[in-house]
Amino acid sequence: MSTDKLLRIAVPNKGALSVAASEILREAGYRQRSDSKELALTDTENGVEFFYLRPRDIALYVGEGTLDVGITGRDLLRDSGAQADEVTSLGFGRSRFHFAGPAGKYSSLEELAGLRIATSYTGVVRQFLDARGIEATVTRLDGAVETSIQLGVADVIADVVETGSTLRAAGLATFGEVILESEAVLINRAGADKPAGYETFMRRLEGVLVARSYVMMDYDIKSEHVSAAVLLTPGIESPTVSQLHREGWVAVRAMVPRAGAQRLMDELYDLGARGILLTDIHACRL
Ligand SMILES: Nc1ncnc2c1ncn2[C@@H]1O[C@H](COP(=O)(O)OP(=O)(O)OP(=O)(O)O)[C@@H](O)[C@H]1O
Ligand SMILES: O=P(O)(O)OC[C@H]1O[C@H](OP(=O)(O)OP(=O)(O)O)[C@H](O)[C@@H]1O
Ligand SMILES: [Mg+2]
Repeated sequence: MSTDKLLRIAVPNKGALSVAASEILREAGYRQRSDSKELALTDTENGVEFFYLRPRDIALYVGEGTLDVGITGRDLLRDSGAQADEVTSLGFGRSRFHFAGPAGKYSSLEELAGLRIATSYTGVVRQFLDARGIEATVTRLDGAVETSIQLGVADVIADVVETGSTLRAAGLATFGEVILESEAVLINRAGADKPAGYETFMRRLEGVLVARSYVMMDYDIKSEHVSAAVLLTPGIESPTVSQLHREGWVAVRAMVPRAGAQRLMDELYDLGARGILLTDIHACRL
């Protein structure tokens, strides 16, 4: 691969997204740092350079065009106001952004008017309040926002919730609808031309996403039932149907979504399919 211009990629250096981000890149065939103190890593062979940055700063670097692409959270991208776009979601680091207060005290978002709200996501919160014309005081805290109510700094908080255990431990509960559904996303600069190496990088990442969400299914079935069976397993392009040595039987091979694959096996069995096998896909280019 040409090495004159490396694709510059921002990766979370710590926090909830960092391990999974490095994992997806490693699965896509890229070298990743072995020491969490490393700040950058050049993978010349694959034409890319990784910069390990705070997830909150990644949208800024990408929005300014200092780096070509980055992995961050949708909530952090939204919060930053940076001129960066979401290219694709990556299926990990899922969370919901919620308002929360002392359990049982608040029930609707109309009650926010006049309250003191503590959050690390002032951008997201102000956008939400402005859109609804709600006036409230927003205080920015760096983290451990849940403690601010007990300490008398805020009446309510707005924060990331995954399992809800941090909220529960602080005696808090969410109220009102979800403000934002977040997950890890790949971002690039809004309106930017595709830099060298971008298409290959995207194909590799998409290859991993597909390999994670699909499995390969093989089965044998009597020829007379194959038309009904392939309706259940249409594959991506079209399933492979090959002749079996046994007269009147064929073998079918098709990619199927991992979710629901067991149910599909039951349905194929009921149609008369036998020798139904599921195998993981390690990598692919569609
Ligand atoms: N418990 C969680 N589960 C899933 N995603 C999370 C969780 N906590 C944070 N995130 C997501 O991870 C991203 C970065 O948050 P993270 O907490 O890692 O950063 P940070 O708060 O700046 O760093 P740190 O907590 O290490 O100080 C955000 O997109 C957020 O939605
Ligand atoms: O619903 P849960 O599964 O409990 O996860 C949500 C918690 O995780 C994050 O905290 P983090 O560990 O990043 O600490 P921070 O508040 O200091 O950022 C987030 O800010 C919540 O506090
Ligand atoms: Mg955090």
